[in-house]
Amino acid sequence: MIKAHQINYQNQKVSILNGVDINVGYGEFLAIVGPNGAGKSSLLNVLANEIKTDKKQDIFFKEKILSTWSLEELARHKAKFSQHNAQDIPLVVKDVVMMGRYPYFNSQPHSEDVKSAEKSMAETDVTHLQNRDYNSLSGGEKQRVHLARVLAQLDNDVAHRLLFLDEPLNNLDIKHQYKTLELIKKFTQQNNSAIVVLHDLNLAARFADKILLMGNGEVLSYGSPSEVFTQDMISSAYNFPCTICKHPVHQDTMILFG
Ligand SMILES: Nc1ncnc2c1ncn2[C@@H]1O[C@H](COP(=O)(O)OP(=O)(O)OP(=O)(O)O)[C@@H](O)[C@H]1O
Repeated sequence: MIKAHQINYQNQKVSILNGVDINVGYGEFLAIVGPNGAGKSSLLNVLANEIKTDKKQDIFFKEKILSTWSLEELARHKAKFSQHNAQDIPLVVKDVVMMGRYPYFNSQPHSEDVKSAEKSMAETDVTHLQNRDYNSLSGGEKQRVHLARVLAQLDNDVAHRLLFLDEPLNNLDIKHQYKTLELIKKFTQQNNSAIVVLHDLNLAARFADKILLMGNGEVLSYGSPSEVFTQDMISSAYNFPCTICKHPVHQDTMILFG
């Protein structure tokens, strides 16, 4: 789906990404984890074509150089949920979700656009908020509205779509954290892919197929959750003690901190 070799990125002469390799296949759920300032959001922005790397480096999206895709076409193949969504949007919720359908209509939404928006609002549990002013919502409700917007954007018949999500669980209560990860998992089980920045390592272990652990702009480890989440690797990456065990119910790798 997306492949890049030796990504380097600097901002104002500060090195932010150093020699990052990445290869995400169709149907894969990749979680990017690591401490604050590790470069997770920067990597996501580079891969999503939102910031340019220093030299012209080839990032291949579906076997074609990412920078050669038309933006219009790309909007049907990939969507990004950002950590810093605009806080002040003078629209009602259903119109914010409809923004995800802008690549599909000119002045008036078609009935498919309305259906897509309704479907994604139901999936993210915001249907009951659809006529509310976006600005009046709580932090978690706003997050779910933006999730509905990106899901609506990718509601089409393109084979192999890619979702980028930067800390989608921020502000969400426990039920909505699980519901969101289940939605993303369902999306990847339909041969689409997702690259998700997560801080909760146990949720990453539960839902992701692969983990990319970053530190200081570099890849510290990459592999399945049980390969990456070792005591040495995690305690050294986070500079914090931890113990690795198995979840008593579903046997996934579990990390206890402290
Ligand atoms: N425009 C910029 N100018 C200077 N430094 C920057 C800029 N953007 C990012 N950085 C630095 O690059 C590093 C990586 O930032 P990034 O946001 O990618 O980290 P992150 O892993 O997503 O962190 P967090 O978990 O805190 O969200 C940080 O030290 C940050 O301060």
